[in-house]
Amino acid sequence: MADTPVPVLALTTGEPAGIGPELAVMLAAEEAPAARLVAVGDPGLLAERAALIGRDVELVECTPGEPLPTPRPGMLPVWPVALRAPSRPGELEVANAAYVLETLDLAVRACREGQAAGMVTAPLHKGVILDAGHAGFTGHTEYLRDACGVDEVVMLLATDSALHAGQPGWRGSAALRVALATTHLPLREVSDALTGPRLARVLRILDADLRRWFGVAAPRIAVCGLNPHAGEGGHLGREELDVIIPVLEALRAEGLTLDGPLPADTLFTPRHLEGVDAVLAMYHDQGLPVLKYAGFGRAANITLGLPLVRTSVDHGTALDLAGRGSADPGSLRVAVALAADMARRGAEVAPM
Ligand SMILES: NC(=O)c1ccc[n+]([C@@H]2O[C@H](COP(=O)([O-])OP(=O)(O)OC[C@H]3O[C@@H](n4cnc5c(N)ncnc54)[C@H](O)[C@@H]3O)[C@@H](O)[C@H]2O)c1
Ligand SMILES: N[C@H](C(=O)O)[C@H](O)COP(=O)(O)O
Repeated sequence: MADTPVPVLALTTGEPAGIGPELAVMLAAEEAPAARLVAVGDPGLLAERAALIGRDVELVECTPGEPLPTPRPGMLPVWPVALRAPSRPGELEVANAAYVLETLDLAVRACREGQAAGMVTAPLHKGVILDAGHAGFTGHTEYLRDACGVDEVVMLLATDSALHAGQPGWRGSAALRVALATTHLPLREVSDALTGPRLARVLRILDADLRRWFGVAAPRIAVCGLNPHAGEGGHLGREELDVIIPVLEALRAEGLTLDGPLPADTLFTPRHLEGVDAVLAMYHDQGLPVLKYAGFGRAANITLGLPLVRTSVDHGTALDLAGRGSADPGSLRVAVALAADMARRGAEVAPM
């Protein structure tokens, strides 16, 4: 991957009342040899937040499709999108939901038209987008699925592999990777959403994209059960017997390497993670608390199954911290590095 050019990444700056704009400004001040970032957002907002947190940044407005300025420290090119209403840190404004979605649309277009090699998203606020009338909005993941016209995507969170390097007792693969079979839905709907066809699609995407984007030659995936103790032989729930086990058997026959279903409480222990390339959790709060406990601020969120590279932070809008300059940009750094890596790898293995 050494000779491939430094990829251009579109960085959507997220909910304007949150920490996204200031995190973008913080990254602009750093050396970023892995990627050339172009912020997507309102230049006035970025300038205001930079001043508020006392950071010097030179914002250069550009047009997608036109050459970017020569990189220099402290300079951040911006593909401008106009706020719909003034934004104050920590105060959500329903009118700006359309602004947030427009930044995503612009970044998707830039990726699809080859002006960016991938997109990195700062956090948006799902509630305010729903309040603005975008019924059914559940997050970037599904929005990007629909924008790209694919049927299924998979949310994967991964810790920065360097995090575990010096950790005694760590025996997992280089990074902890946790994918979700279901994402943002009420807990009472999880069981119904866990159908055999869905689980099979998710596992096929996870297997294929571990190979494609992460260079894992023969992925080994550990699959959680849904119920305590993976159902205790049917005494504590039947989803393992009726849905998960038949899907795993069918996919093993296709050549996938799958462990499980395993009790989720002990699956995330060093012995069980040894040699595992990714864990598939059945629902959001089965997998993500473990991942975030292991590496909050040192992990990123990746959407698998898209025809483009998309990574994101492992945290939300943190309205309580917005405008203070105290938010940790660590996860955004990991998300950028990972997107750059994926873009390089993708450019090598298959033109998008
Ligand atoms: N990638 C995304 O777009 C994304 C990811 C997660 C949550 N969200 C959304 O964000 C909104 C708020 O969610 P939440 O309150 O559950 O989670 P949150 O991550 O915004 O906040 C949880 C806690 O973590 C802290 N925190 C978050 N990011 C931090 C950072 N970079 N540095 C230091 N501390 C940080 C916050 O101050 C807060 O105490 C919701 O609408 C949620 O859906 C978006
Ligand atoms: N479930 C993610 C997390 O907890 O970090 C998050 O809400 C992001 O979702 P999208 O990438 O779909 O916005």
